[in-house]
Amino acid sequence: MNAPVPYLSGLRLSGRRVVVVGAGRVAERRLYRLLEAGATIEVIAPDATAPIQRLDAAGRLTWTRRSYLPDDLADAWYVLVATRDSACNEQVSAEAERQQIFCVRADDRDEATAWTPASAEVDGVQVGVLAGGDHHRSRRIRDTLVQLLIKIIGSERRDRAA
Ligand SMILES: C[C@@]1(CC(=O)O)c2cc3[nH]c(cc4nc(cc5[nH]c(cc(n2)[C@H]1CCC(=O)O)[C@@](C)(CC(=O)O)[C@@H]5CCC(=O)O)C(CC(=O)O)=C4CCC(=O)O)c(CCC(=O)O)c3CC(=O)O
Ligand SMILES: NC(=O)C1=CN([C@@H]2O[C@H](COP(=O)(O)OP(=O)(O)OC[C@H]3O[C@@H](n4cnc5c(N)ncnc54)[C@H](O)[C@@H]3O)[C@@H](O)[C@H]2O)C=CC1
Repeated sequence: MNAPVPYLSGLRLSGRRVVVVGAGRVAERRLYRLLEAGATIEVIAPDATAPIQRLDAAGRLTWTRRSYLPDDLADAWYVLVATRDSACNEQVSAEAERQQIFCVRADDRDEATAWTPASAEVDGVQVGVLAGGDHHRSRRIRDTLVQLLIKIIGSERRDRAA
């Protein structure tokens, strides 16, 4: 049998608690989509990028300024861990597994229970691309799909106007 593939889903996270451990470049990139989804986000990290600090100051998320502690995942629906401390990444993903919460682990695709697709939105239509962990390929294909979507949506509009 072929290796299992991830099950693509559209998580509706509005008002639901999402815990992000780590507040560096990778966490920041992923936060914007979580904010668009309306998630209630707690970011846990001793240091955060300036944009994450601004989101905290603006009340768009809560930044807890310390290292991860074992109780931090309580009541979360979704977890994302992206620190450079592999012991911490391991601890978070093990705890998420115990609590049956899907967890993106940025440093080890095989240990992750969820993967982040390369995604985009054009006029209310979303695309998400996974390429078996080959993020260069998923990004490239996403960019091509966006160009195609712009054309499709343009022709839908022309059809409606005709
Ligand atoms: C499995 C997955 C799980 C997950 O993390 O969700 C995963 C895993 C890993 N990525 C690594 C590295 C990098 N990934 C990127 C970029 C992206 N990575 C994304 C998704 C995914 N990455 C999931 C697979 C999805 C799929 O099937 O395609 C994208 C699509 C979405 C997003 O991140 O938003 C986004 C591009 C889209 C965009 O640009 O929009 C960059 C470039 C950069 O950061 O600038 C680098 C830097 C190095 C380089 O360039 O190669 C490492 C090694 C880490 C280490 O060395 O420790 C691992 C760990 C491993 O593979 O085991
Ligand atoms: N999956 C992906 O797409 C990618 C994954 N990576 C990997 O993701 C990880 C993070 O990379 P960057 O964001 O570039 O790192 P970074 O150094 O910019 O940020 C790391 C963050 O983790 C926090 N941190 C460190 N120890 C912590 C702890 N014990 N508890 C809570 N927070 C803690 C730091 O305060 C900081 O906010 C690395 O392992 C890197 O190799 C890197 C690029 C892309």
